[in-house]
Amino acid sequence: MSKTSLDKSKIKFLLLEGIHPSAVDVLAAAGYTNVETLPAALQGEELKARIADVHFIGIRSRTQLTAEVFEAAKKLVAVGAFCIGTNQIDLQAAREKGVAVFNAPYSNTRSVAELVLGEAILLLRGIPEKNAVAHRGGWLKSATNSFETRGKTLGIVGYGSIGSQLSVLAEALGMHVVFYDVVTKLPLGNAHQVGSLDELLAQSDIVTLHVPELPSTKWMIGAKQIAQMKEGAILINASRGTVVEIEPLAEAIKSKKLLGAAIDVFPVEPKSNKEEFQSPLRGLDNVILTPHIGGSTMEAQANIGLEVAEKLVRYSDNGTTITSVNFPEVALPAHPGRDRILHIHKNVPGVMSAINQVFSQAHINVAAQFLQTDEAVGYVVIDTEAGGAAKVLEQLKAVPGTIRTRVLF
Ligand SMILES: NC(=O)C1=CN([C@@H]2O[C@H](COP(=O)(O)OP(=O)(O)OC[C@H]3O[C@@H](n4cnc5c(N)ncnc54)[C@H](O)[C@@H]3O)[C@@H](O)[C@H]2O)C=CC1
Ligand SMILES: O=C(O)C(=O)COP(=O)(O)O
Repeated sequence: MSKTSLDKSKIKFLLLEGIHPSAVDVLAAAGYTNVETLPAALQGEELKARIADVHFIGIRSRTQLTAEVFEAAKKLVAVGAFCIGTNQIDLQAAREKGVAVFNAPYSNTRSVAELVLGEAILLLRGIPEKNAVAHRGGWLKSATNSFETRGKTLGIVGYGSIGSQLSVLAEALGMHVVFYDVVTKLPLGNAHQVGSLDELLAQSDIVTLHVPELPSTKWMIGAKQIAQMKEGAILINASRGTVVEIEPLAEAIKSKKLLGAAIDVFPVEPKSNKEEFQSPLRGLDNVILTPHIGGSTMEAQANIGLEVAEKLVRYSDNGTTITSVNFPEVALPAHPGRDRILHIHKNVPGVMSAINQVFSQAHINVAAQFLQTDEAVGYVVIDTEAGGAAKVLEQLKAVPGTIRTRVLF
């Protein structure tokens, strides 16, 4: 187990939103035992108060880490997003504060793809409606509007990790797959990339959305796009709640323009399981409503816990930022018997020369140095002769442009 200059028992972790215990196990195995876990998200003043004295915070999709929250997070070193999406985090504000953010870009991909495929099968058969009617004592034995998936066209918007995995699964059922993406993507199997969203909407029996929350995806599907879909088509959204306008969707279901929908994410989602879920889609029998559980399987959550906790441990133990979503990526191999200093600074001319001057004037040998920059921030890991780091820490803090610096070990 590696050592850090700050006693590991003093390094505080706060894990919110019921993050899987596998994360706590990874942290404990690495010597980090000061870990508090909470089952729900925090918000507002409570979040600001709780984040003020933690070094690492773990969240999922519900906790909003805004610039204001980062302002309050005086000791924060890194954020672990124990999920795929990072739209709930102001990544730029984090970077400017010297806070690295890590996520789990693949661990729940399969869970989402399976859910969507299952929903497509059920909706094509009108099962949600038949099930709801039976629960009320009715009996809807009929083949009307009931279809096989075989031969139907699945339109995937966003052919990334989830979209492309879904494509393979859907083809195994004999579906035709078309997809639309802003980037030209290598199609898997016999899938075919179309040139515009309009083209996809016009061809697809089922449209499913797998784009991130971005300005370009906001309200991507509204009344106009729904009107372009085939009569009796199906819409599935397990991406983000801001991608689909709910009112026109509800209208389209009521008018039978669309035969069904499955919606997992909403413009406004309850903050906890205790809050009431409100939506114009409630009460529409052939709409599957799920509480943002696309990635919520035991397998995915356990894997996410391991993956993100390991990234936090690597950053805390040796400064590695590989796979960070907002930070220059640096990994320097361990140098036994050396000190290690991390220096995060504004990416402006003169900082590195000032840092190196500090070492040369103090007659301290630099054993290794790894710098990476992006347009705003530079991150350098420096190994020095044993005992050297502590001697220059205050001078390094005074280098103009410094965001934060610390002796790791
Ligand atoms: N419901 C749930 O529980 C979950 C939801 N998600 C959501 O699903 C999203 C997608 O996940 P991944 O497939 O892993 O992401 P990804 O980043 O691998 O793929 C996203 C794809 O969308 C494309 N794209 C971006 N903007 C676009 C636009 N305007 N039009 C068309 N295509 C566009 C990208 O080029 C990329 O190919 C995540 O960002 C997250 O918000 C992810 C996991 C679980
Ligand atoms: O991975 C994602 O982006 C998700 O939307 C899943 O979010 P969750 O961890 O279930 O709150």
